[in-house]
Amino acid sequence: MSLLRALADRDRVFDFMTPRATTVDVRHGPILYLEDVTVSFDGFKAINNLNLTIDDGELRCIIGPNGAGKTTMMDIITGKTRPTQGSVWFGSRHNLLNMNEPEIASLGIGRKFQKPTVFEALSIFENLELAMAADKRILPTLTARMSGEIQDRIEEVLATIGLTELRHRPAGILSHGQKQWLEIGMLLMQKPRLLLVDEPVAGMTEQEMERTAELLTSLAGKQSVVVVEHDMGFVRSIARTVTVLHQGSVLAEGSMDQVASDPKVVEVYLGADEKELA
Ligand SMILES: Nc1ncnc2c1ncn2[C@@H]1O[C@H](COP(=O)(O)OP(=O)(O)OP(=O)(O)O)[C@@H](O)[C@H]1O
Repeated sequence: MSLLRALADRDRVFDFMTPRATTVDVRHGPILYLEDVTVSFDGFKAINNLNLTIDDGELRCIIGPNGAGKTTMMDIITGKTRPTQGSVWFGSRHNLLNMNEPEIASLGIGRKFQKPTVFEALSIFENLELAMAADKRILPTLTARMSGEIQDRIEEVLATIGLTELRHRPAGILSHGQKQWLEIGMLLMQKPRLLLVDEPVAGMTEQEMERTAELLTSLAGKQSVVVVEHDMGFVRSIARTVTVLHQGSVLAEGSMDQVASDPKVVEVYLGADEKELA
């Protein structure tokens, strides 16, 4: 299957398939800023006066029991769900509430959903190439010769995600964990400023989880990374700052040890899984 055919056959528009050309102004503040955000579904407040600030280059973990509002929060940032009230800013220049999903993606906000969606019949290299091909400024060059710059970028991303050796193998042969890394790599091709990652280690082996922890921590600094995750052991292994959501608001924020010993946090986790925070 040719790259262009695969692009045309895709069954949904991926976030990475939009051009990036952004200047995000973080000189005077955070890269992401949510203030007093509320989302009501038929009167039920899934998000309730949520305030959240993510600094440029930060790696933040978001935890919270089922129904706390984690997915809805991600949906607000990416423009999928519109808040009933509040403000959401990307740097000091971009009011995300005035933008639609493709516009927000084109600012450099990439979202990794839980399930990997790579092109199994294509090689790992071609998957990364395709992620770049989504950029309409670059697409014409694919029909001619790939520029050295793109090749270099692909090699750089392959090294970051640890798949250099397998680059010419079809993505279909990869393990679940390796597919997740490839998809993160596809997002990285567009040099995002903020990556939103939903439950990255669900279904992974211990070894894959360790490698994912290394990958995500290596990305922080170069870009901001927000990870929603249920696996507390994993959160503990990567977290600098943890935000605990509960009933659509921030219940606690701090180091993993701080939030795990917070009586309010212990209380909301009791009844779910007492050992989860251990
Ligand atoms: N479109 C919708 N219509 C009505 N209620 C919704 C909708 N989307 C989410 N909710 C409700 O909002 C609350 C928050 O849901 P959300 O999926 O954001 O939580 P979550 O923290 O991601 O949970 P989980 O950990 O189970 O994925 C839940 O009570 C959910 O049932």
